[in-house]
Amino acid sequence: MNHSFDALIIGAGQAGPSLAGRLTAAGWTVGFVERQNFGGTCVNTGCTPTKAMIASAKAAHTIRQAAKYGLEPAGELKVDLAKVKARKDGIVAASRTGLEKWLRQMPGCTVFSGTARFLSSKSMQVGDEVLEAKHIFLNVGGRPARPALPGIDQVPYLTSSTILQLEELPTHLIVVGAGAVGLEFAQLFRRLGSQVTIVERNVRLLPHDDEDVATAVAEILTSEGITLRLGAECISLGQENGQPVVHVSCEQDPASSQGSHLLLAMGRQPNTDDLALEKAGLQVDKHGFIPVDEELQTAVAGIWALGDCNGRGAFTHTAYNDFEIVAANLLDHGQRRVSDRMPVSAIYVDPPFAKVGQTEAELRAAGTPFLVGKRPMTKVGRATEKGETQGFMKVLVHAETDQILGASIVGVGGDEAIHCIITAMYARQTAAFMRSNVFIHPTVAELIPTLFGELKPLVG
Ligand SMILES: Cc1cc2nc3c(=O)[nH]c(=O)nc-3n(C[C@H](O)[C@H](O)[C@H](O)COP(=O)(O)OP(=O)(O)OC[C@H]3O[C@@H](n4cnc5c(N)ncnc54)[C@H](O)[C@@H]3O)c2cc1C
Ligand SMILES: NC(=O)c1ccc[n+]([C@@H]2O[C@H](COP(=O)([O-])OP(=O)(O)OC[C@H]3O[C@@H](n4cnc5c(N)ncnc54)[C@H](O)[C@@H]3O)[C@@H](O)[C@H]2O)c1
Repeated sequence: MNHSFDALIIGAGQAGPSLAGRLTAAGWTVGFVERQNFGGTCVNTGCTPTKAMIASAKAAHTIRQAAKYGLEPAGELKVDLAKVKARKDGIVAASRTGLEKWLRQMPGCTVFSGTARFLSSKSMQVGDEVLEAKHIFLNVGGRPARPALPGIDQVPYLTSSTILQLEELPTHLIVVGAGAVGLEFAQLFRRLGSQVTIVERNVRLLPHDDEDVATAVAEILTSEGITLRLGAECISLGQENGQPVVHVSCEQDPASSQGSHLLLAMGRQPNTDDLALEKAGLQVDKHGFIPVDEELQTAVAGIWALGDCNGRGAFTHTAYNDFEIVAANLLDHGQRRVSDRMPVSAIYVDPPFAKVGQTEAELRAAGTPFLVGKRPMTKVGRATEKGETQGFMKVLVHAETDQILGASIVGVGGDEAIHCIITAMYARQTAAFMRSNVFIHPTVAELIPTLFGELKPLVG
């Protein structure tokens, strides 16, 4: 059966549903296609379930530290992963079903279930249905990459999606890949009670961030008993006695890691391979991303690509910002562009690592003269009161213009506190402006004006 709409939206991730809301409110008819779970990665297998489980892990960690707070634990802590999972599943289900209900009841929006594939640049097939529209918005996201590691076919392994289904704790979880996925799962399973080893090919954690950040995050993880095996230049997989083994060296490898479970956390790949893009005249780049311009339009007029599938962002906030750009430019006569947004992100190890703007290494490489303000969390009152003093706060400021260039916070509350710096940077404010602010006591953020008062040239 043929259906005609003003717009087709493919994928109920972080951009598509909100775009459907804006377009239908503006009087457009929308055909909406989702093949799996409403809410996509973030809601079902990404941000929401991981942060829910990280909350359980944090509670376990705090309980184990009861004595530090002058408390006597009532008994031995028992972790029931099935219950941790049930709590997480409840939070995820509420979000997913709420979104699906909203879309299915949205006036002007017709929801189709199935995989959408192009028939031409103006039409797509979903099962037996043919959907046509002048405007097509792809929000198809991605999935865990399956790296071509030697031995991968012989070893059962978990991905960031399947690990969320475990109901029994791994005795020893080996995590290959120390990106955000690897680090967050490593710490959360360690805190729930698993022995954890991280294997990573880079010689240090977080190679795109400053050395002091990588050191602080490594200290946080190792202080909790996580084993780091960095510089593993030749990773291959095997099995011994029915258990997964990760070899880390191409040479004779006496120090291979054997565990009860293996998580491969080595990046993601975009869901662009089964869209039949060629029928629309579209091509992907070498990573499988759909190239887009500053307004998220693809090479074919009338087709946009939003979120992780365009390679211009890899976060929920970047996917949502893609929606805002497209909606503003189409419906509000806006001129918003992808390059207007600053790089901002947080990795939810605990304490978290949040960042905005440029790093020291990037500024040095660009020859930008800059000053640094840095303060350990041991000198932040709120952190000492909470008994969470790992990490530091750091700001980078242009030595001549006083413009704020970047900041990193590894520390309790850093994921929230960083936003006062983000806002100041969007407002193109200076260190002098930050010093003039009065913040609330006692907070982690209250030390940020002080930090901007302690700027020094980088030593070394
Ligand atoms: C473990 C983990 C933790 C994360 N934590 C964070 C975090 O804390 N903060 C953060 O900002 N980001 C986080 N992310 C990243 C974040 O989840 C993604 O960047 C975000 O979900 C991308 O959204 P999207 O809209 O591009 O695509 P997705 O959310 O992936 O949605 C795409 C949707 O399209 C559907 N689809 C695909 N192809 C088709 C087709 N042909 N037809 C019909 N439907 C189709 C899919 O089923 C899916 O529902 C995390 C990711 C992971 C894996
Ligand atoms: N808090 C957050 O915002 C958050 C949390 C989780 C995931 N995410 C997003 O999800 C995406 C996927 O995360 P990820 O951690 O899987 O990917 P990633 O690309 O961030 O990290 C992958 C890691 O695996 C290593 N690796 C990759 N290929 C390898 C190989 N062949 N041999 C050895 N090591 C290899 C890399 O060196 C890297 O450290 C990212 O875009 C991330 O931003 C975000």
